[in-house]
Amino acid sequence: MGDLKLTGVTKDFGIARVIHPTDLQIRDGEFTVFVGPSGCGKSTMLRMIAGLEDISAGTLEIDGRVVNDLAPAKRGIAMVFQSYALYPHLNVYENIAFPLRVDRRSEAEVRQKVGAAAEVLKLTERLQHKPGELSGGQRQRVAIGRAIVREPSVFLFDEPLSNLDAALRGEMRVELSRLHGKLANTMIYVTHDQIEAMTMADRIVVLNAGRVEQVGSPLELFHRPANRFVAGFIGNPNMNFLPSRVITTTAEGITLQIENGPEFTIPVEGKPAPGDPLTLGIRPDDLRPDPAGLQCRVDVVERLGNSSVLYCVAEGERQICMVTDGATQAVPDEMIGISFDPAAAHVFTEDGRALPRRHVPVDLARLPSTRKV
Ligand SMILES: Nc1ncnc2c1ncn2[C@@H]1O[C@H](COP(=O)(O)OP(=O)(O)OP(=O)(O)O)[C@@H](O)[C@H]1O
Repeated sequence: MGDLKLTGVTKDFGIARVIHPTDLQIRDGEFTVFVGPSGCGKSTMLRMIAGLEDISAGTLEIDGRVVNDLAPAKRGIAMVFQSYALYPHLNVYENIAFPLRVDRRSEAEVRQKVGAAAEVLKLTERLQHKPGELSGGQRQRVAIGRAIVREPSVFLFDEPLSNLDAALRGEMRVELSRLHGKLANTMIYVTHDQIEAMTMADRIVVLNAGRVEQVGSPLELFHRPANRFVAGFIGNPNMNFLPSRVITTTAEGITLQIENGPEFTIPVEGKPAPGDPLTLGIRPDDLRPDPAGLQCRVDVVERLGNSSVLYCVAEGERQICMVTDGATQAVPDEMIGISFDPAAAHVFTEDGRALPRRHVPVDLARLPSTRKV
């Protein structure tokens, strides 16, 4: 089992509060990703769960038992760090076997468990090598192997892929998802990389300045961000935010005018008064060329092959990013008009709260779990 429950969990370093009281439940077998910008408190949360950091207030329960004062080794948790922390003088076999040796397990058990972990991690051919003879990805797999043989009920990963190059990170993401499918353990994974969060998580916890901004599945966060912070953090390239003012509220939604731009009726719930400031949020992929739309100047064109990213500037020096087809003829300094389907837009109040959208392009409730188990 690996159910976790945080109730009012808080962390103070001296007079600095780095985690505000947090309630969070993580279900057995779930792959949960803590994501957020540098310094938001992700590692501190993970370290409190691991027992490497005291909890200043609140309770942490694992499988119904309060573990605030339980030593890390007694929590049934294994942690994998960014810096693999391998022993350079030991070969792969002995590095993976290390926790079992400390536990004085029999030679037969060590052989069986190390063999099984090596098989899952495709390290069987490398067991006699020293860490110095391995690639970064292989070293990270050895560190994961050392966690697997302890058969923890919860795995904790602290930015395990950040030392790897982009191609290897992509491969390891797939391997970690596969590993989770096989082991079906609770996994908690910390990253500042929203692509890792989107691709691996069953549920994402978005943290900002020591507070949870939103908890949800990757697509929930993408299609129904609760606020401007989550909307801006999840999705790549980042969502565009355009200052706007309310014209009127109708049965179809809210009609607003983009600053120095056209009017749109956006199908969202809410009753703001005419003249109220709102922010319109639109993802770069949801923009399209339209001569009658918002006029802007193309600043930079990035050609990615099957798509191109246009960085544009609208009146008032407002930056707007649009993803368009790979064969676009657009060139810097050209003037273009851009528009969008109002159903694709998001609207945020002045304090950053998202107004509920009436249309979401996918039925989130009917979406199958990405997990195999
Ligand atoms: N031992 C400590 N003493 C004092 N402040 C600390 C300590 N450890 C962390 N902090 C502070 O707590 C805040 C959260 O740090 P934490 O390492 O959890 O952030 P993070 O989200 O993991 O960031 P990163 O992605 O950069 O690793 C930061 O402001 C950090 O400076």
